[in-house]
Amino acid sequence: MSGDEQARLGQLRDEIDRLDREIMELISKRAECAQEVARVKMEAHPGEDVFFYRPEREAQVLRRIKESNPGPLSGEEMARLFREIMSACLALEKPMHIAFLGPIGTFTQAAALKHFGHSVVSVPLPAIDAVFREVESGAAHYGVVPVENSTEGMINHTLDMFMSSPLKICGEVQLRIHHHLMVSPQNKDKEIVRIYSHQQSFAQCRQWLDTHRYGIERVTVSSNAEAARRAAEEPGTAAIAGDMAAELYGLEMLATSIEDRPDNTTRFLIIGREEVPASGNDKSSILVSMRNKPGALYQLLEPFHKHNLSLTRIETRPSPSGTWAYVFYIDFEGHVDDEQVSRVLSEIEEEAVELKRLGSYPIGVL
Ligand SMILES: O=C(O)C(=O)C[C@]1(C(=O)O)C=C[C@@H](O)C=C1
Repeated sequence: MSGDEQARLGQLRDEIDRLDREIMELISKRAECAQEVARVKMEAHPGEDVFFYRPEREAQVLRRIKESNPGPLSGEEMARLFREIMSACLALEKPMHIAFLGPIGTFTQAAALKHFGHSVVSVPLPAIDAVFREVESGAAHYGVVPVENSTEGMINHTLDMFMSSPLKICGEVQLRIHHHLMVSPQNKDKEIVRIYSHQQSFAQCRQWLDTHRYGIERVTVSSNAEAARRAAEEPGTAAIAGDMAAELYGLEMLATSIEDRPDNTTRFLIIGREEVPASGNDKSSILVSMRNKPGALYQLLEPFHKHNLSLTRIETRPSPSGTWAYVFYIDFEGHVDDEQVSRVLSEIEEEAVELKRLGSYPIGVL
């Protein structure tokens, strides 16, 4: 290294050290503010369940960061950093217990950490209904469950849970899903006779498998992480799973990003026990059961058209109450506190057998 380079680098590193000290002081001041916020919340609700996590406020903070970010870091990158700062601040107020569809190493855990940041206690549970029960009982503050995949469609089990659960949707988070074919290091040069994965992942990689691994036995297991665990233990096997599972079980990649569609994305819902106030850019979900008569679907959709509300999703599920009766699961833009939305909902209510409000929540920011 030349003397000139050394001198210049020395100056820049001194500047970075100074800035780091400033950043640290500012983050500490921010954390003290959050502690004070917690005191105010507790004083205002003595002896009550205090909701320290404020999804609408977090969405507003992250949106503002993305919009006002001066660069050179991207808005997404800056929001990700602030996501972690806020997560640490919230943990000072109250450590959040987040139940998710496990085991550890699944995409749902990655989604939970993307949404809440890494300062939460994440609790793996074996099934979607177990996640709902954990939150309903109060054992976990919030839950994270998958609801839809861009290649494979809706996750019906999650939709059906809302028919009987009192829980509310408090948020959504989308995750780009990259699947990899992976093996244990001992298996790297051996013949693979069996591939383990979750049924959804096999479906998302079908064409790739038919082209590149035709004829190899495909065995469906309960999760990608379970697939990775088996591949780590059983000679002659491989798994299709994501980065977290590969890291967790020390597997090596044979082929990366083997999903058939480059935009393969899964949407997850955050479920909780309370309703979320408007954040300024929200979405709502409802379940509606209509009388089984001609024009029922038209009657259901007409108020959305009349009041100019954008539907983002409509799904039909068989009703648990009878043969050939249906329940519609609908997502639309807006918050139940908006006047336009409350008009639409009361018009639907007049025609529907039942309307259940599943919640209004901020449109995913990250
Ligand atoms: O504004 C609040 O209510 C806070 O508790 C502060 C804060 C933050 O760090 O900005 C922390 C947790 C909440 O989920 C939202 C925001």
